[in-house]
Amino acid sequence: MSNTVLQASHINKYFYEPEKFQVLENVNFEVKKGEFLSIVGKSGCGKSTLLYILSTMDTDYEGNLEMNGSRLTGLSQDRLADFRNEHLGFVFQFHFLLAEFTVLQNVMLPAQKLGKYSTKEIEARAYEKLKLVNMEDYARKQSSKLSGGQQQRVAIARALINDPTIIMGDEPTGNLDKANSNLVFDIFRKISHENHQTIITVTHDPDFAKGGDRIIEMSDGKIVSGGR
Ligand SMILES: Nc1ncnc2c1ncn2[C@@H]1O[C@H](COP(=O)(O)OP(=O)(O)OP(=O)(O)O)[C@@H](O)[C@H]1O
Repeated sequence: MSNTVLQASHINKYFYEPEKFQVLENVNFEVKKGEFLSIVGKSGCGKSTLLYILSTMDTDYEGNLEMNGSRLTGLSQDRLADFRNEHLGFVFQFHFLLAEFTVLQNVMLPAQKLGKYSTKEIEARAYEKLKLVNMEDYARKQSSKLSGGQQQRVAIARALINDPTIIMGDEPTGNLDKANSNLVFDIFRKISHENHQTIITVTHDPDFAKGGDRIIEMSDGKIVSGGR
């Protein structure tokens, strides 16, 4: 049985401004359950564009995207939003925490949106995730009062609250110093190895990429190494 969780086949993507150009060319991509994968390549080669398609946020492409053998391409925006809430967690370079909310409230939000658990359950889950990123002592603090590295760890706890199948990161260590980057790396490593959650990150951080299971290198809209 295949343990591929996400597969993209023959992806082509065009931008039309200022003139038509092909940003992704026949990209074939697959990632396995529990795999920690990094996408690297020079600035402008199409990494974020590919991640955006893999995350189902961009539906304007040619090709086919499947999760566990079910087609995602062609689903309605509502179905895709449900899919993202249930199966995907996102960690960005900038954490996008709500500044006026406490750490706990921020982490609870995606689970409240999903509407699958009671508030009590959600709070227990939030504490569990905060513990995983070593931030449980800060639960009642206002998130704007934390350091950048602490905020990023809270953002990871928030991304994990619904136990997503895949965590997608766009430069998750881009704004952090070495010590905090290492902390974030260790959390990702633990999640992939112990919980068998899949990690897909776009990164410019060579140490982060090298520490994972596989590196996909892109150049000019194509995968040039690490694809299977
Ligand atoms: N909305 C858009 N409209 C037109 N062109 C775009 C748009 N978004 C990105 N591009 C162009 O597509 C190409 C790929 O961009 P993308 O952001 O995917 O690159 P990247 O590899 O992630 O770069 P970086 O490492 O700098 O983040 C670039 O030439 C960029 O200028």
